[in-house]
Formats: sequence, structure tokens, C-alpha cells
Amino acid sequence: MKFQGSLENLLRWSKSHGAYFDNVEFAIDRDKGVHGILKNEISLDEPLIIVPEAIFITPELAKRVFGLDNPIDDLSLLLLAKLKFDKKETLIDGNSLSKMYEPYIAFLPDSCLEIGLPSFWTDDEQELLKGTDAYPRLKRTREELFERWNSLMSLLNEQKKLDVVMQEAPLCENSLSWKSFEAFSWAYSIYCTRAFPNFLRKQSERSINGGFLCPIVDLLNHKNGEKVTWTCENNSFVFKASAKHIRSGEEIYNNYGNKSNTDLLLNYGFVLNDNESETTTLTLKVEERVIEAVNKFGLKLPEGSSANGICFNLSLVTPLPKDLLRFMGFLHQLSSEKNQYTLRMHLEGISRLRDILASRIATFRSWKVGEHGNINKKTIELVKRYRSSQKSLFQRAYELCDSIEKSLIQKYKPLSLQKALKVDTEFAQRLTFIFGTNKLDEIEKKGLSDQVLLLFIMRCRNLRPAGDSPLRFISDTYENVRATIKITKEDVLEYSDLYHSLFPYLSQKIPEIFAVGDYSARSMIIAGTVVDRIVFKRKVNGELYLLQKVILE
Ligand SMILES: C[S@@+](CC[C@H](N)C(=O)[O-])C[C@H]1O[C@@H](n2cnc3c(N)ncnc32)[C@H](O)[C@@H]1O
Repeated sequence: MKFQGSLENLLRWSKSHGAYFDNVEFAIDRDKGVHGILKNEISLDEPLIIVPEAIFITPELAKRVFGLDNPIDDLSLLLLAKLKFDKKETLIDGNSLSKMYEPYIAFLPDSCLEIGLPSFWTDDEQELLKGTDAYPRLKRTREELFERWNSLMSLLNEQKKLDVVMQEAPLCENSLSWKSFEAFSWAYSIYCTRAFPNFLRKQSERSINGGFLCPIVDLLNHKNGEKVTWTCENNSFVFKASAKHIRSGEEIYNNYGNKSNTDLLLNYGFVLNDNESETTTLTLKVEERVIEAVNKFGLKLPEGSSANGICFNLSLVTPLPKDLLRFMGFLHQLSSEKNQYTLRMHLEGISRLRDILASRIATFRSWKVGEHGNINKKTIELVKRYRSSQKSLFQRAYELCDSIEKSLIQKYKPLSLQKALKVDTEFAQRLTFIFGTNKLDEIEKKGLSDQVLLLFIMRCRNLRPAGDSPLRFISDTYENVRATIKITKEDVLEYSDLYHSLFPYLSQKIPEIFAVGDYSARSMIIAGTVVDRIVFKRKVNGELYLLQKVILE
């Protein structure tokens, strides 16, 4: 952290070039670093900070120094690295830029380590992020930066051998060569954490995604949702904050854009507690043919979806996107539901999604910091906060699965097996004889629910319920399956043991039920398909439902 002296020096320097911030005081503390505090309350449209263009560091300046025109940010980074690390003065039209910017450069954090972007953490520290959204992105950043630096060096005819080793955490000591990858990494970290978008200065060039450095305004910390305005007028950067909510003595925040903790962590090296803009990614993998079928079915998948992964974005506002729910439902479509999206698919999809979310949460819960390794304590704390905010989002999505499932059950009121058995008390009473209990929860605990369902479905068919009976749709579904099913050898093998464990024993012991109608092995196989088509098990309480086909919009 910088000392008060270098901050005062910077403030004096900026004022001598015409910067204005009379109602702002800048302070340094251990947790917040440098930050701005409101000295006097002012009216809403009064600027808090004005910085003249003369002290910006811009791509145009870099272009003039190097006499090159390409690529926009990389030359700016090189200029910054030159201003900090080059022992020789950087001159422009005979004037020394090094002297001009000395108070600003001297104030900036000295090393990548101090700036703290995860891309420059030690390998052991980076491993702490494994399994989060940040991990693959931070690996890419470092590699891309290395490529950018390499091409810049070729441009300057300074081509380094490609086997230059990327150091674990570039040290950025003052003795570094200004053209080194380490110096470039330092400049990148400074730009990443402090630069403003170029299009603010050149409104006509919105496509320019590079940045410029604007001293003083870059001393303000960030808060999501803070109402601030940035404008470039009369050759100056004008910063206004909605000072309505700020009292004198309180911190003035900037707003770097409402960002998720992954973005804040990777680009600024911190995270926010209770971040309202938090997002996370749920990546699901399916085969290419499934993706084709999903597209054909007309479901929208996130951009870039492929067999390598479909990345659904979960946010605090929308923890469970509709497209994700539909996709999960589609994965459980049966051939009898071709071109349809049914309540059963929807419930089954939600239930499976809940399992996936539960396993993500369990992975977050079981995460532990290894005992050894080159790891800074502050980094551990930061990663813990980041992981905890990501876990909360998965947790929220998980809880939402439960509440959506509950409201669907309340809305469509499907027939529970419990209720269905009340319609056929004769069958229900025999359950104690067959399974040792007629309590469904005990039967479920013994893992015998499937047998109850098969027997009950065969029974429903043999009962031939009347048109207005709540059990009628079960026998209708049975008939439907019977008319179309093609029984294979595998089906016979699958049900053989179970069938012979129950029959002819049941037909002999309870003939009033199991000797009336068709209780053949074939009938059990048909009932098995009926179970697939109509049964839904609510995992929260183990309750079994028999669903009539409901097609959802
Ligand atoms: C533009 S600078 C702001 C001034 C900075 N505090 C300093 O000491 O120079 C951005 C850096 O400030 C820190 N920062 C900004 N907002 C923060 C916040 N809300 N919580 C923690 N750190 C923050 C981060 O290190 C970030 O990379």
C-alpha cells in the first residue's frame, strides 16, 4: 500500500495541472486502500471531480511515443511500462513524459502481487479457484496476455524466443526491463483495475474497446448500483455522483459497471458480499445429437452451446432460467411425448436439476484449503468469500427447484399413490400381507415402491374402472401401451426374476385379486412402461404421483 506522502504528492501534482476536487478528501486505510470521502455536501448536478485531459494517459499519446499505430491497448500498456521501468527518459517533442507523470507513476501500486489480480497469483493460489467460473478464465487471460506481449515485441523488432518462461507471479521490481513480460503484466494489471473506456473521450468511436488512465477519478472504490456519471467535456473528465445519499464524511463510490463477483475478482482482485449482480454458470454436457434434437424441438440454448458444454447463466435475479428448466425437461422426454412438452417431463427435469445442483453445492461444501503451498492468507479469505457467494447462488437455485415443484403439484393436483389406494381399499389392505406393511413410506424405505406400482397398475387394468373413476386414466394408459408395445427379450429378462418372485404365489394366496384378470409376465412388462409414462416421485418427501398427461405451453 502506498504511503500518505505519495498520495499527497499526486493530489498536489494533479491540482497544479488544473484538477478540481475541492469537496473530496482522499484517505488511505488497510482494508479500503485509497478511497474518496465527501467533505461537503453539494447539489446533485455539481461535479465532484474534474480532471484535465492533459494528465490522462491515452492511446494517442502511446502512438506518438512509439510512432506506431497498433494495437490500441497494447501500446498504452507498453508506454505505462516504459514510464515506470525505463531508466532513460521518455521524451515527446523534447519534453520529458517521465518527469511529467512521475507523481502518478510513483503513486501506483508497484507490483502485480500488490495489485492482486488472480491471473498473477501463484499456481497454488490459482488452484484454490478450481471448479469455479473464475478458474478457466484466469488461465486464458495469462496465455492471451503472453501472446499479446509476444506480438508486440515482434512489432518492435524485439522478438523474444517463444520459450520465454512466464514467471509464477511477475515481480515487477524497479530493475525490470520495461519491455519484459513482467513489466507488461504489471501495466496490464494497472489498466485492468484503473482504466476508463476510450469511447468516453471519442463518442464516435464506440467500437474502440481500449482504455485510458485518468488520475484522481481512479482513486475511487467501486460499489454496484451506485449512480454516477462520467462525461468528457471541455477537454476534461467530469465525475458526478448522486450525492443525495452521501453525507459528508461518507465514502464516495464509483461504479465500474454492475459486475458479478467473478468479473470483480478477475478484473479488480476483490469481491462484494451480498453482490446483487452475482451470477454463476451451470455447465451441462450432452452429446451433439441431443443438441440438434433440442434445436429442432425449438428450445433456445445459450450461445456457443456444443458437445463441449452448454453454459447456463444463473443470476440472483433469475436463479433458474426458463430455458434451463425446459432443456432439463426435454432430456426426459419419452417417445410417447414426441413433439410435446408435458408436466411429467417438466417435473422430472426439475427433479434431476435439483440433484445436479445438490452435487454442485456438496462440492463447494467439501472444499478445503490444502495445508501446504505458496498461498497468501488474504488470498484464502478472498477465495472463501468468492466461493461462498457462488455457492449461495446454487443454493438459491436448488431451493427454487423445490418451490417450483411444490407450486406445480398445487396447481395441477396430480393423483398421489396414497390417494389412489384409498379408491381401491381392497388392494390397499392386501399390501400388509404382501410387503409386511401398508404404509407407503415404509414400503419406500424397503425399496419396494416399484413393486407396489407394478401390481397396482396391473390391478387397475383388471378392475376396468368406470369413465368417471380417478383410476380410469391408468387403465387407459395401460391399454394404450398394450396396443403399441413391442416386447423384447431384454424386457422379458429384466422382469423375469421379479415376476417369478411374486407369481403364481400371489394368485394362490390372494386369488380374489390376483387370480382375476390378466396377471401375466407380459402384463407386468406393460405395467413397467406405464410406470415410466405416468409416475413421478417427489424426492423431497418420497411421495409418488400418478400423472395424467398434461401438455404445457
Ligand atoms: C481504481 S482502483 C481504486 C483505488 C484503490 N482503492 C487504490 O488504493 O488505489 C481499483 C482497486 O481498488 C480496490 N477496490 C475498489 N473497490 C473496492 C471495494 N468495493 N472493495 C474492495 N476493494 C476495492 C481493488 O483493489 C481495485 O482493483
